[in-house]
Amino acid sequence: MVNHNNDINSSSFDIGYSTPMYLDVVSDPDLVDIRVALLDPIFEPLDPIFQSQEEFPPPPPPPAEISPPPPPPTTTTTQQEFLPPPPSQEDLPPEVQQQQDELPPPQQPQQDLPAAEAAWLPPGWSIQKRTRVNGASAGNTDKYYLSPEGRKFRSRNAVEAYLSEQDTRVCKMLEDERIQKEVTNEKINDHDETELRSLLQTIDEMKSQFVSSPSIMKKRRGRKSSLLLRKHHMKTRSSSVRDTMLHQKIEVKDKEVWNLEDEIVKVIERGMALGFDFNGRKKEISEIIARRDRMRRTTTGFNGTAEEVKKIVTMLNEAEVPSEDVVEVVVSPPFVFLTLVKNLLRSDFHVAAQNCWVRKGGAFTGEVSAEMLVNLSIPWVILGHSERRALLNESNEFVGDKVAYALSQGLKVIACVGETLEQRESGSTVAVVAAQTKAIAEKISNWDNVVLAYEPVWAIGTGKVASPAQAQEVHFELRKWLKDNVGAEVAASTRIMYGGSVNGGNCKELASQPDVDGFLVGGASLKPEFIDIIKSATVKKNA
Ligand SMILES: O=C(CO)COP(=O)(O)O
Repeated sequence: MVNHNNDINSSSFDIGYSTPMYLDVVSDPDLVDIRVALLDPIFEPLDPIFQSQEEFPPPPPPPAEISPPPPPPTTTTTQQEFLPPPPSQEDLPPEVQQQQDELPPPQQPQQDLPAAEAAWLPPGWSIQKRTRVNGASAGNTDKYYLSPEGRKFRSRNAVEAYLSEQDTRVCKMLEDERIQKEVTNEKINDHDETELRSLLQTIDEMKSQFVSSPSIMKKRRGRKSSLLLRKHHMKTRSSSVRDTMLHQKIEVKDKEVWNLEDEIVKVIERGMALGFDFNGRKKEISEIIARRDRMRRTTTGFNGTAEEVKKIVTMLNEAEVPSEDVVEVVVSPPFVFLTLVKNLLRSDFHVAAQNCWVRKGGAFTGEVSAEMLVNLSIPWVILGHSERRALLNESNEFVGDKVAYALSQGLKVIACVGETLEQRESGSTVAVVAAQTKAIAEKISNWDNVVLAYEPVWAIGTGKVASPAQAQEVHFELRKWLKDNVGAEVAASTRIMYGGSVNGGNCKELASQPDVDGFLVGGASLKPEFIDIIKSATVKKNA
């Protein structure tokens, strides 16, 4: 194990990334659209079968009578979305009713009843008929029901069973007992338990609001409402949920609707943390949530109040943490709160800006130069955060220039690197972080005042933390890269922090990894568990 400026860990928190401030966003009508744009896709991939019927063309009139079978050999597909609304059982001829209840065996010749056959299927499903061309049963027609995801079913009973399974899946997300059980099994710590309690309460409220989804539909001016369709779907298919839902009647006001969506996302996030599979679409959903989260973070900075900031600083000031020779704590609020935090914060903690301009200050309206930070005695700056790289198109070279200029002005730099999920999955993690580090290394000659922060983009704000082994592997590779390309001494002395869903529960194991020298903490830095994270710096010291 290398000795790198040893025993000093560096932690920081970004006040802008706060849960309390996030709740503020909910009450800010100007920001509602942003969240909606990001939230909508979450529901669609989850349940492709719940597509809005309102989007489909108006249905043609129902056929007056049963039509003859199509001439063989052919394959016909009947798209449910172009069919008339479901006729009631009483409206159908007896043969059709019988057919809906019990499908004939495949060998039996079959009549083509597009409307009646498909009417009971949810939107997006289709019926495919294949007429046999060979063998003793040539001329017979087989019927298949195709789900929107391409799954094939031979009978209505099989389709019904599948749909009811889907309903159950949706309901499970709302089942507090299940979440409670899962969490208890995980032997959660105190903080999680408090969080859980409030989550359970939220879910209860959510369940009642769910019932009022038809009114949500109207208020959304033509936008699709998956909630409504879920309810619609449950109404026709899932008896237990339907019964629970239908017995509740609660008025939902506009604002609560947005809260409701937020709460559902929270449940999804929680579910992810607990290992729910979400019908095999976990990855897809976590990407959507991460995207939404990044957006949320950029907006939350505008919503924090001085009061909230003061509360966090008070929490930090009162905390009993290891001394500065064990852990170095750096607090990084948005620019507007920098002086406030600096003035209120205990003297053994330091402050960092979340960004600064790439070179000498001048006519760059809205930017804050390194010189200004130095003038205000702000010692640290975070540069190259993935949100800035992704949302503001900061290239590796631009970040390298920023790091060089900030250092030249006497600032200490926390330089962030990290790969996206796609990059990880394509096996290019090390190449990506090496290129990001190289762009910095090319611009600087002295690493004394640089701390690297490895923040895998897929782990930031998603609740999906890199495993200790994953973090260690990349930290090791980064250190090796420094050794091979900059020098053994720099590799040994440069601290490499990990960032991405660090919390009170996972910090100790992460901190015990040989090449993890500290944390860059977002969400958890605003909660009391941040103190536990700071304390985890002693893990290596005591080992
Ligand atoms: O981006 C981060 C800190 O800058 C990490 O955020 P989280 O700890 O909320 O994942």
